[in-house]
Amino acid sequence: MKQVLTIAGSDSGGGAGIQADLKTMTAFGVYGASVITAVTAQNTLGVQGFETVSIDLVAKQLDSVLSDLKFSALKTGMLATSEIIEVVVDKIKEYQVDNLVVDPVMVASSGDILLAEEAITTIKEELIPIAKVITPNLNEAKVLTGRGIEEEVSLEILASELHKLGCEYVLVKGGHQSGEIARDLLYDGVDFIEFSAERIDTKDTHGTGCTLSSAIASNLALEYEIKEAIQRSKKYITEAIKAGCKVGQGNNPVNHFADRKNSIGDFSSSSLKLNST
Ligand SMILES: Nc1ncnc2c1ncn2[C@@H]1O[C@H](COP(=O)(O)OP(=O)(O)O)[C@@H](O)[C@H]1O
Ligand SMILES: Cc1ncc(COP(=O)(O)OP(=O)(O)O)c(N)n1
Repeated sequence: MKQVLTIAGSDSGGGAGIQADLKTMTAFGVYGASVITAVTAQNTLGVQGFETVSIDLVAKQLDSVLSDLKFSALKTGMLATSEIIEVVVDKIKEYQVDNLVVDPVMVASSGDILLAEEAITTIKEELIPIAKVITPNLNEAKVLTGRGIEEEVSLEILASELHKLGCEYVLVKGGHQSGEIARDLLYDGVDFIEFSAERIDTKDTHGTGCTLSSAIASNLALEYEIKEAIQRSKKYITEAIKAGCKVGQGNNPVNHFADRKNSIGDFSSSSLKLNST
């Protein structure tokens, strides 16, 4: 079974972060392991608080899983501080894991800040250069290229500027743009490739970024080349948004198991052969 690692924050509400990542990996049939960088108190209404995990314990988690399991891909999400980013980068280099997908999580869609401001430079200088693909949303792409959030700039310009930071591919997500199409743009340093799907009219998009990046990591682990991995992930996130999970009172999470009518399967007693003595 292909193994994929997520290095990210925990979302107590179950819709984003580690919880979304592991559900996504399970949906794609890969084995998901996790290194937790921060614990958020979060629900569909927002982030009520968070604490970071100590550097020592982040390093220990990384050593535990990287020395034992064999990862075909990994993704990073909420890394919270420069110190955590540095230890993550060191361990990825030490254990030489390929297929790193970087989701440069900065702010939750509720507006709550999940990354210290000084850590933006560490992401740019240390994490992005070792990434196969980075998946910033529009605002993250603007921040990483030194722009203001209000500035009008095309996905093409953002992608080509970000590519200069040293990653292999940039996927700028257009989920926060307006219009009938949810358009994401991939850049490999030469060509732009569009991934477009119908925009679903809903506010229930909690966890979309985490889910997309985990889907890409899972599909890279399954040995799909990058364009096919993104195409499959885009289809998955579109269906997951469409199906939604009406569980809370705010912006609800996507449904990671949209393709399954009954995700529990048939465990009724009539389907089991029991030997009794
Ligand atoms: N309402 C929507 N309908 C269809 N696709 C969407 C919608 N909102 C976001 N997406 C898609 O979900 C993925 C995650 O994008 P985005 O929401 O921009 O990321 P983030 O969660 O990091 O802010 C992208 O593929 C984007 O195009
Ligand atoms: C613990 C944690 N990590 C990441 C996020 C951000 O999730 P994302 O999928 O980028 O988008 P929203 O859920 O904010 O729409 C988070 N909220 N919590």
